[in-house]
Amino acid sequence: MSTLSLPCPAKLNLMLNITGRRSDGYHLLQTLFQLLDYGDTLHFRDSATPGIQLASSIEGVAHEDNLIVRAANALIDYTGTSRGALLDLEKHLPMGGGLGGGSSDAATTLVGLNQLWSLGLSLDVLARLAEPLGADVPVFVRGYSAWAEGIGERLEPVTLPEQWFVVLHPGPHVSTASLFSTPDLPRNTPPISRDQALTLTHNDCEQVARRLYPEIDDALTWLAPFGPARLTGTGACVFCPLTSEQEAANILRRIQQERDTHDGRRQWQAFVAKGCNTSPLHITVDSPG
Ligand SMILES: C[C@](O)(CO)[C@H](O)COP(=O)(O)OP(=O)(O)OC[C@H]1O[C@@H](n2ccc(N)nc2=O)[C@H](O)[C@@H]1O
Ligand SMILES: Nc1ncnc2c1ncn2[C@@H]1O[C@H](COP(=O)(O)OP(=O)(O)OP(=O)(O)O)[C@@H](O)[C@H]1O
Repeated sequence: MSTLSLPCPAKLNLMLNITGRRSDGYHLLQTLFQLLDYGDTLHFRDSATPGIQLASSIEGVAHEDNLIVRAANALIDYTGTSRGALLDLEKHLPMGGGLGGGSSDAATTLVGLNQLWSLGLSLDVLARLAEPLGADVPVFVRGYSAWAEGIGERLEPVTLPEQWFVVLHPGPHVSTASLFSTPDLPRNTPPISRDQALTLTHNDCEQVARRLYPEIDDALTWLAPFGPARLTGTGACVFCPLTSEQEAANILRRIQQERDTHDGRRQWQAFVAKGCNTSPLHITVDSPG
């Protein structure tokens, strides 16, 4: 019986511009996706029973809505395979955190089952299956840090400087759909070039997120003296890039102290991660072409 354990890395949006809106309501973005060496882990086991079983459910997410199940079903429908698998998710990434946790779980499901079941699908096919699952899924299937346009599906690989990041989750779960539906969100930022984006530290969702969630505002204000702190995606996580692991570890210690000294007022969770140009998933798996 074959088994496989694969990473589901997190992403950060190093910058995010909203340049317009499609007729279906989806927002047109320009963003720099930075993959991280930190995330969930997905364990796969071949099963004689056709279809997908999950070892555990996620609170508040129905089985058929779980992005892992939706990704597996997309693969089963496309190939007509009668193979089966039991999947066990080790969840580390916060939901509604702007780190793309659910999207990365879905991408690892596509890439992992392709290997477990020896389906031989190319990355192009897997990326096509990824698109309807969510705007953030294709970048995790492609497996490289990227400059993205469209709704996040038009991707070009980028080589980003080697950096460390402190990532701070201030507590709230932000619904991507509700943040994107806020009336006064800036939606007409003039498009920029990829090279301009490399030095930009701006996120068009940040002002609205700060106003709607005082915890996000508090976390960004606290982090700002350490470097160019900003929001990832639609939040709730905020982050700060650092040039050394030691600096990042020092800030992480300060965050833990803050949590302990504010009578539970600051429900902060945090981690330190290294930015990667290639996804830890694609380094681990026998990568399809
Ligand atoms: C904000 C980002 O995280 C930046 O990387 C992504 O654009 C969000 O990607 P995601 O979580 O995979 O989002 P999806 O699951 O595709 O969409 C959730 C909801 O957010 C809104 N949405 C999402 C992406 C986008 N470019 N425009 C939108 O308006 C839509 O209302 C959609 O129904
Ligand atoms: N396997 C899964 N893991 C996490 N969330 C899932 C999963 N399947 C479905 N969901 C749903 O997707 C929602 C968004 O979860 P996710 O962790 O991807 O948020 P996010 O990090 O804010 O995403 P993004 O940065 O892509 O906007 C959750 O609130 C949950 O309802």
